[in-house]
Amino acid sequence: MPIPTVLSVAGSDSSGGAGIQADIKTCQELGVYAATAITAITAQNTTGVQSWQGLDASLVRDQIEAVLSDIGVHVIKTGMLVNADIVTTVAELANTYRVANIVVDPVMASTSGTALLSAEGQQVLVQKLLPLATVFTPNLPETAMLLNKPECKTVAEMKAAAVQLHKMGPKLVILKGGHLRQGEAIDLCYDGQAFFELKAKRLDRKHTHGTGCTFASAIAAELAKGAKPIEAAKKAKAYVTAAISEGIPLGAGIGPTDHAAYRRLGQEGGCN
Ligand SMILES: Nc1ncnc2c1ncn2[C@@H]1O[C@H](COP(=O)(O)OP(=O)(O)OP(=O)(O)O)[C@@H](O)[C@H]1O
Ligand SMILES: Cc1ncc(COP(=O)(O)O)c(N)n1
Repeated sequence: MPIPTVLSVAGSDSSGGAGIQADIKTCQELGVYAATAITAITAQNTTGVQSWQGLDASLVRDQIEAVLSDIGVHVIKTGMLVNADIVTTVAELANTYRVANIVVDPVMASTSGTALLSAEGQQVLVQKLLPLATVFTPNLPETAMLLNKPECKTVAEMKAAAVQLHKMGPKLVILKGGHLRQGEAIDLCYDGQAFFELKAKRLDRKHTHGTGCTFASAIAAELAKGAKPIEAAKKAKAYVTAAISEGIPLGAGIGPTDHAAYRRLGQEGGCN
């Protein structure tokens, strides 16, 4: 493969701020070629998800195989996976084609509360996909659901949760602290040996639609360029912080972030 490539397996967001659209924009901005396998079409905007339909797992399989058997990729990044059949398909093909790195963003629900992964899909994600993951990026509500525990409210609680999540098999857990709502925006990394905190100033911004997708695809893009997971995470944190700092006031609700902000502002727009 002459250039770094990422395959995003995710849902389409008609408003362009999250899902496949966020992933393509992020990869493009970071100098990485993005291929896609679409799992669902959502009709959504800045106020919420109006309706959506998942694609048949066989069509998702065909998309992934079309890409992996021809172009090949350095990294698979997953977002909305809809159900157990699609999760199983991704895990099987990642194994068959020996994909070097997998970034799993366990998209379970939209910010507005629409479920985007079935309960059975969540179980199969834990059983089949997490053991293959290089990086796993749950947010606090997703962590609470996966561990069947109340949502973490402190960094100490996040540390205990990260240890439990790591036992599910991913090499690096990054527990995102965007939902802590106070103090710095801290994402806690744990690789089974040590903790590392990605810190940025908490920005008082309304337009944060798709921040989780954007962060995970920036990690995937940096891995595709050859970065180690923790270095990829640091760069992705700077990228998403810049994107949030320049959030775009589109629509009546929670608008998208600016995927081009990091290129314009560089490290100054990000964190340290
Ligand atoms: N107000 C904020 N200021 C700075 N960084 C933030 C803010 N909100 C979220 N982040 C950062 O954005 C990234 C995504 O985190 P978050 O916890 O919001 O994920 P998420 O819930 O999956 O995202 P989404 O809003 O797309 O569902 C993390 O790096 C987080 O720290
Ligand atoms: C297709 C798709 N994938 C992921 C999200 C999560 O993003 P958010 O939590 O910002 O709504 C979404 N809304 N839509």
